[in-house]
Amino acid sequence: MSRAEEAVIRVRGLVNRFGSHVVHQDLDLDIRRGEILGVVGGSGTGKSVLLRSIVGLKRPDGGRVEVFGEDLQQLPSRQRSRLERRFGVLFQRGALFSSLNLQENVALPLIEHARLPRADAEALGRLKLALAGLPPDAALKMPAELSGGMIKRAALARALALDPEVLFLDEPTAGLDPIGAADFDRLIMTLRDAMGLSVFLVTHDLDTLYTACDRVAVLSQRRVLVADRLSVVEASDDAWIRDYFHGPRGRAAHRAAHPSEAD
Ligand SMILES: Nc1ncnc2c1ncn2[C@@H]1O[C@H](COP(=O)(O)OP(=O)(O)OP(=O)(O)O)[C@@H](O)[C@H]1O
Repeated sequence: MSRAEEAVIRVRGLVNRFGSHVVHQDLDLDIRRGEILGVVGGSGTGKSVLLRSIVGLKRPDGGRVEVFGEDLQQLPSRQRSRLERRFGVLFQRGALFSSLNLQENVALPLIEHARLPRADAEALGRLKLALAGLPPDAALKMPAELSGGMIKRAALARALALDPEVLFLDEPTAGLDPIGAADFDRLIMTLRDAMGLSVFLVTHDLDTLYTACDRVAVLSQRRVLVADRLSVVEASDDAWIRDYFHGPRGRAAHRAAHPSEAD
């Protein structure tokens, strides 16, 4: 197996339920080193629950999540949080602290987890904000002063604060205009290349799938139906996949990604 195909995260036989509602049953999925893995599926198929159970925010009801070769559930809590610190997470609603300016928001994990002095943490915070594509004067702004796109970038800067190896993004381009969304996709690709990140990206955005993702995992019927390159996923005869990828929006995204192909 080449290093590129090595799994940094291996999910096996995962079960998640809420009361009698089974969200995942025997779900298997790998996240490979250095890839951008797109995760799609109808509303309520459990994309966010999957993300939460991988990053340790929801205890699975069965199965296992191996991170860098270690079974998360089997580790003592100190070792588990040390592993989880190698993750960066950007949640759907950005989740910045409204009473802190941007550099303070990004500095917080550096003060709490890396125990850096405040001045150093804020200086590093400014660097991370620049890495996420924000201008220098954004550092002292409050979240309420920012556009949706800037909020996403600031939240991304915070997710990158501790130099994660795996980045989890829950619908990062939701609510952005198409140009802002395309810029954000490019930023994720640049960061992946520059920092060697592996990326787990939940999205409904077909353009993101076509431009940014190396592989796409489709959640359906409580499990991962297929996880492969888009050309393979597109060829599936599953009804949801056909509707999603071969409907008008899917065809437009495909055409935009393959301009030389005739229809
Ligand atoms: N804390 C919770 N308590 C009870 N049910 C929950 C909880 N969290 C999620 N669920 C249920 O689990 C299912 C999967 O939710 P999840 O948010 O993962 O879906 P999703 O695929 O991310 O959906 P969307 O695309 O709409 O964001 C849904 O039916 C949801 O109602």
